[in-house]
Amino acid sequence: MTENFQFTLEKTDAGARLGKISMPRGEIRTPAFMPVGTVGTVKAMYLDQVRETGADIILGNTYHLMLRPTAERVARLGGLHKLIRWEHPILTDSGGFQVMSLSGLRKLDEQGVTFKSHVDGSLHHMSPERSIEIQGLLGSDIQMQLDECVALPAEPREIERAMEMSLRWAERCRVAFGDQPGKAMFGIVQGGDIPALRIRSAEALSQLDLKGYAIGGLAVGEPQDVMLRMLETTLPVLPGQKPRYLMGVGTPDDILKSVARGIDMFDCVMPTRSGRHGLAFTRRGKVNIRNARHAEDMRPLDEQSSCPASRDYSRAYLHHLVRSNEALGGMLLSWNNLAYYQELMQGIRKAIAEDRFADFMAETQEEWARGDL
Ligand SMILES: CNc1nc2cc3c(=O)[nH]c(N)nc3c(CCO)c2[nH]1
Repeated sequence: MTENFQFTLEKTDAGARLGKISMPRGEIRTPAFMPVGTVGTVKAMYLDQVRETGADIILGNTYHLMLRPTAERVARLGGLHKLIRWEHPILTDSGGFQVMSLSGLRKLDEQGVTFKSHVDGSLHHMSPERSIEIQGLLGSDIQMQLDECVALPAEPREIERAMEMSLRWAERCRVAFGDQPGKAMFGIVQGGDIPALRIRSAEALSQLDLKGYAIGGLAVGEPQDVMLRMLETTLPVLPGQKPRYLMGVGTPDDILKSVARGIDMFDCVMPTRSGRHGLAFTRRGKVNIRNARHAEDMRPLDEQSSCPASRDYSRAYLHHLVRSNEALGGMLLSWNNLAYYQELMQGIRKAIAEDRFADFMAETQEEWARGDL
């Protein structure tokens, strides 16, 4: 156990990195996938199961928790870890992205964002300082700066305005966060799909000597090759000894290609949200369990998996549950999908350790392409 936040870069294999973040609440093996636990729950999962799939850290959301049950109430109840019974690290997003995508945004200016709650229509204001205060009240281990993420495509001057303001907000968040040894505040690189703005953002954030750096403003509708090119532009400018977190990414293919370019941390609702809609991720690619071809298939999704949802339940039963809109269908597919994502991350980490990440990537993509037998 360390009382500090410590990132160790253990090994690289071409562009891929093997590392470990040590924090008071535990260690995070990187490259890491963080299941999204937006309102204090990874939807349709028990957190014991989430842990069992191999997750070292989960993500929470300032925006949702400030609206309900409110950060002050979570603090009165002993903090988020105690409330949800997850004693391992939690990373919280700062709320900016969720305000843009979920709330009735009323105003965005230098001071912060003013918005109407999507829960009850009440009016709220969030400044960089208030976002850090909320994340502190929640007891978050890794806190994100408040930023402005611009959806793509967007006008260059819009992208520049949002990037520059996010830099000023990063400075304000750093001051508000102060010095909390066992915790970390990450900056978020913005700059849209414009290389020069990405470089400017990454260089300026690097000057702040933060404990980690997120790549934001991506996975917002741009093609994969644009996302990957922004990584190739941005990552060389960031300090090599600090963790890099690609926000909101992604599919298994996105993850492989982003690891190859030097990303250490990922979060995405894909495995859980698509699981609730009947989509299964497996080592042989995606399986839409709603499809009639599964109706009498008594095979499990993956007989070699260590996850009960993948190994013990027939496709026929999963098909029936999903077609019947039964809660157990979404629960079992979410469990299968998170287990598959963690199995992929484990395979990535092992391949980097053994200097065979390029082969692992090619073999994995080939098996997906072969399709579900
Ligand atoms: C699904 N795609 C996605 N792109 C993102 C981009 C951002 C971003 O630029 N800033 C912040 N604070 N959060 C982001 C999040 C939520 C976390 O998953 C994103 N999620």
